[in-house]
Amino acid sequence: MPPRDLPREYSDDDIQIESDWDQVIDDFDKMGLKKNLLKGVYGYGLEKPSPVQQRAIMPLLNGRDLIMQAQSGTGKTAAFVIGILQKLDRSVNATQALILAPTRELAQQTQKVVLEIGQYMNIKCYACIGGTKVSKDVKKLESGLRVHVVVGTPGRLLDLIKRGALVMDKIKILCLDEADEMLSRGFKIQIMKVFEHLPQEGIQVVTLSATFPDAFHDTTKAIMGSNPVKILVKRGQLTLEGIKQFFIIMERPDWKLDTLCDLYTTETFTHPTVVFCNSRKKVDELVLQLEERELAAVATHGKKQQKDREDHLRDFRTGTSRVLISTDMLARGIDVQQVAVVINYDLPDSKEMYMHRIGRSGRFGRKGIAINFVTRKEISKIREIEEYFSTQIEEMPLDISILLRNISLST
Ligand SMILES: Nc1ncnc2c1ncn2[C@@H]1O[C@H](COP(=O)(O)OP(=O)(O)OP(=O)(O)O)[C@@H](O)[C@H]1O
Repeated sequence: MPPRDLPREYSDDDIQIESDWDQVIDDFDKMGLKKNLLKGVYGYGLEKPSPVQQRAIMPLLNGRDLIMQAQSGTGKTAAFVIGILQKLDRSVNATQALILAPTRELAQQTQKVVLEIGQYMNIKCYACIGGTKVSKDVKKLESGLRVHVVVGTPGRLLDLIKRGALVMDKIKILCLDEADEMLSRGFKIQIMKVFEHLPQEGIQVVTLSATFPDAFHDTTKAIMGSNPVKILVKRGQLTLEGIKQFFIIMERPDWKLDTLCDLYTTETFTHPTVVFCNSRKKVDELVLQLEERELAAVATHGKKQQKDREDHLRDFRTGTSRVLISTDMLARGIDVQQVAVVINYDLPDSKEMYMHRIGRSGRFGRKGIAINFVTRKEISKIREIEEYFSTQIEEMPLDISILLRNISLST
């Protein structure tokens, strides 16, 4: 979604990142971008590059492989999209860039960013995702005019490659969004297969995420040149200042529902809120339980019909629905600028996932609140997360309305 109502400018003090690329360019005008691309950048509402953009765009333009880490919502997507758009050769009627994302929702969102920033460049970008008719993708990709940028989820992309519909021989840049997830057990084999179909020489590889667990760096060796530029953030610097984190202790797990219902009556729920559960079943149950109490919410997860998934996310983005209940499917990358509250109805399975979930709020310097529902037994997990990210998660005060007034979520 194009940035509107920008909260404030990021400074390097807000966002601490370390880079082995010395150049820092804090003005889009000074990056040597094509005129129509620059027009698209400004038209999209980006006035000044964020710290990660100041460091990542130039190595991309210089053809370097890049490992790009920065806190959630700090502009990594726009960084790689600008890099890709600058490198496209419009006279070549072929797919030149491939972007892989772990979920359909993220792939569709990224396609929109490419199309919006590239709106004056007359380029084509297409999203190939599961849950839609493969014949439509085949037709689109085989129609005389090839798409310059393809964004997709791994399974559908592999299918299209195998059918010969997605022609890979002119691809020069490959981007793995949420790369730690893409190179983890679930996706790794598929990603490696996609790699096998790429041209053997001259491919520029970009990997990005807010989190790179230690194991990630070994895995990248198989897919990146020997000397990628690295933009990294220390674990202790990953938490965004603007997101206040709390936990509420439940004496019994079945009190979670009542607690959530109580929150509905507070000022918290006048702000767009995402509630994360650990299973699809839980998501479905919770939305029904809320319905029974006449509390409105929409729910989404990977087993819902594609149309429902799209409709519910759209309703949430447009503000038609204020509360969205989801599994981790929406924990990574999804950008809804207005989201101010994230509730972990269940604590996530991994510490990295915690960081991604809470990062759905506090986008690009906005304020946010993360509230964790925990049983007494789970308090130790909260302490582990605190220690791991050198962050603070406080017990939620009883009178949260006073607290919320003090935090003032509006930017
Ligand atoms: N230079 C900029 N100026 C103003 N807003 C920006 C700028 N760059 C990006 N944004 C906006 O900030 C929001 C977050 O950006 P983006 O989605 O690229 O973050 P991200 O780092 O990829 O996040 P995540 O880690 O969650 O994937 C978006 O709404 C985007 O439009």
